[in-house]
Amino acid sequence: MPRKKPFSNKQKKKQLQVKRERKRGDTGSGPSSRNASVERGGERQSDTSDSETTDIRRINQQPFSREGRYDPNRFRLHFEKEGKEEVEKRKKLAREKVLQQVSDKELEVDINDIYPSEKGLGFPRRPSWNYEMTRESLLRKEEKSYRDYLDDLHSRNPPGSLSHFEHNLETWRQLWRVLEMSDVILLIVDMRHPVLQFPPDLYHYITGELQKHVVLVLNKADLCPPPLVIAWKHYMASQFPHLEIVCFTSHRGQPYSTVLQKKRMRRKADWSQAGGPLDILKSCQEITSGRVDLSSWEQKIQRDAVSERLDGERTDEGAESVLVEHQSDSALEMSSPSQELYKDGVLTLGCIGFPNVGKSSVINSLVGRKVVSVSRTPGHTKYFQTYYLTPTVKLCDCPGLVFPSRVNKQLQILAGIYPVSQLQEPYSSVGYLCERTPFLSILKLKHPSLQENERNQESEEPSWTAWDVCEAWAERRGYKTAKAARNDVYRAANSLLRLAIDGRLCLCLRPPGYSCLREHWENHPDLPEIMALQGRATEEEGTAERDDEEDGESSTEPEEERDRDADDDEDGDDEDEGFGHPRRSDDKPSGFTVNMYNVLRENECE
Ligand SMILES: Nc1nc2c(ncn2[C@@H]2O[C@H](COP(=O)(O)OP(=O)(O)OP(=O)(O)O)[C@@H](O)[C@H]2O)c(=O)[nH]1
Repeated sequence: MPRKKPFSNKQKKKQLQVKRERKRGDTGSGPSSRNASVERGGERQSDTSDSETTDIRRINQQPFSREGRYDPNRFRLHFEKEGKEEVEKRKKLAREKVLQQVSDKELEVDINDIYPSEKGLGFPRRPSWNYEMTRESLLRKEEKSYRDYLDDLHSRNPPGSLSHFEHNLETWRQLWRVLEMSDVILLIVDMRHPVLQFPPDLYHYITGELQKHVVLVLNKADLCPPPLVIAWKHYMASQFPHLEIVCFTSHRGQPYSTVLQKKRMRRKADWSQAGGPLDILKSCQEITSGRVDLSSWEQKIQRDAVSERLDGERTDEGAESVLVEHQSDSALEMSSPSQELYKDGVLTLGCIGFPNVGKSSVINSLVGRKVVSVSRTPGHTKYFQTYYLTPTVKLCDCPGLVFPSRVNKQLQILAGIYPVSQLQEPYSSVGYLCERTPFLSILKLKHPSLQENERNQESEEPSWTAWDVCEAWAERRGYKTAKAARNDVYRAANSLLRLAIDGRLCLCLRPPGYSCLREHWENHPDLPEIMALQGRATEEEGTAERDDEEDGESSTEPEEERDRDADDDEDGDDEDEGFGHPRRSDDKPSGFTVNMYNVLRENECE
């Protein structure tokens, strides 16, 4: 009998996809059948870009579309394709460059370095239009205006100096529409690095030209040490005085639990546990100052709090239904930019932000249950939709948008804008991460140059490259290539990046001057408030955490092999098993995790 060939999950997935396409009558020759490119262990598989625009890489390709039906690929991410040479150069560097821990100062980031004002790092605006124009002429005008915008951007920024940014005009159109129809904008950013995802031009456009208010939602506050949360809040307020700023977490008091993860216990994601909805309401009350009746929202929050106390946990079954409005294309194209504020006595809140910052999670948290699909794959939200939170409050979810900036691409990837499984070269981002986190003490890796069972007797630790880290992680996790059963470094690199994006190997950037003022932030009077928001109750526990951190100890779990390997959605069972940050039933949401910012505990990698 012939030997059975190893068959990876990925291959299996692909096979099923082809089968499904065949069933639907898709011959595989149309544009929709292209699959996103994947590079594994140096060999490059098929690339997906359309032939007419070879310099653009289309990401998150969906398996099919049919004539006359909704095209799921219309809003996928479009990023500029990197040259093969550039990719190879970075890969070589990842093999050769010895990793050096950067100084604390280098973790500090000034927003003016990310979005320098003189570089024209704006975003495409919708050109003016009127009702005399035909639909076609409007679309043509928008395309022309978009091309002019790109030309201007490239003329001011030399090749290679810009970050990845969205090249899909369809997605920018969605932003235009959401900005037009919203009364107040919830601009959502990831608390770990808010300045990467806060384009000043957008802020000035909304507060200046549109004369609307922006509530900056510093989301994922659970992933950031409390003093840093306060420092970022103050920094953003000092830079952008017209902002209302709210700290938020959809994962309040839900630390990772290794034991649970290993047992793969299932638990429903609990959207009613969020920290921050009341603060968003207060900001909106301040902004609307009585022009909209928000009492129904206030009552909803009170009702939710009561049922939360009574039931401990609310179930979806008893929850109120939420009216969802799907927007048609014509509504997108011919809407008036100057829509009346608080139309029909309804406050419309537009949730915008980069991919993966947690827009959909914020919406679910405000509603108190899942109404929007959540995924760790960036670009998951494709088409904007509106939801009535109460009869006078409407929420609008927008696809994630990557604005052009001067941020380093490796850092950008760690901030979660790129689907990890579709990266051309993940190693340099791993290097960037390792130079900024105590990865050795966290991951407890053994250098690949040391033989099996060999301990490093010399006092000096061998030097590490990014490639070594990936090899050692592959060895530790048992990632092997299907053909030659060698360490699968590509998979290991992906796994490390996912740990970072999910906040388990957590990289938090800091505002300028943070190191000098550290003591000030660590003794700030707002600390208890932030800790309560994060779901961390006692100060003693907080202190314990800081002490542990200094010891280089760490907590969290290695990724569970099967459900960590794909950029899969969290809407299915997986969310509850892994990335939904499960808690034990006896695990009250009050406790501080032991040093959650550092990640893996020694015994958890065994
Ligand atoms: N730790 C933590 N993770 C969060 C929080 N909010 C969202 N996430 C995670 O972040 C990832 C992205 O969440 P989404 O709500 O899908 O983000 P999005 O901005 O709608 O993403 P796109 O659809 O790509 O635009 C998911 O893995 C969430 O579980 C939070 O408050 N804390």
